[in-house]
Amino acid sequence: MSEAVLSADGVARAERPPVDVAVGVLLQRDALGQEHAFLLTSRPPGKVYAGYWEFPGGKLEAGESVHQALVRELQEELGITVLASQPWREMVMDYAHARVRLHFRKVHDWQGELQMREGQQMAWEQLPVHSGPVLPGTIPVLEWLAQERGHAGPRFIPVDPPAA
Ligand SMILES: Nc1nc2c([nH]c(=O)n2[C@@H]2O[C@H](COP(=O)(O)OP(=O)(O)OP(=O)(O)O)[C@@H](O)[C@H]2O)c(=O)[nH]1
Repeated sequence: MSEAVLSADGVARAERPPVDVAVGVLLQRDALGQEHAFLLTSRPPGKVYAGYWEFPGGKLEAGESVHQALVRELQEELGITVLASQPWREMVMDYAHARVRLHFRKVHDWQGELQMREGQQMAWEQLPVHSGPVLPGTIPVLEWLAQERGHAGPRFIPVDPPAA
């Protein structure tokens, strides 16, 4: 059975092999131990969708597991050491620039202070997300978080795209 593919822009394109991407959902817990704020970062200047907000991560390199790629990417981008990550959701997203298979992993345990090493911005967010605009591939994740949390309101506050 072929896997479901979400389109980022509503354009139907010929099938392409997806590129695997490791994505970390870093979570803080509240006083009762419940998952609370989650980390969003803006895409760095010079990258496709620069200035859009996403969960940190990046493409797998040859021979890497998703966890290994996540550890490497979050060290490179944020200067932290991920100590453990749990597989959560997967989704294929089709963009004009690429088709990607996003492997989302929850991260509760890391070491080090967050540093924005690629000129990006960061925000600890809750629903509805105020940073924006959010990347198309981020919207389903906010939906899953809303479902897990029983959040009924808007998932994010719409923000105009950055000037080109
Ligand atoms: N990091 C990240 N990428 C995402 C998310 N959602 C989503 O659709 N993507 C897509 O997944 C791909 C990730 O590639 P990237 O450019 O961030 O990865 P990278 O750091 O390895 O890039 P590089 O090739 O410039 O080194 C992009 O096409 C991006 O649009 C997300 O939440 N986080």
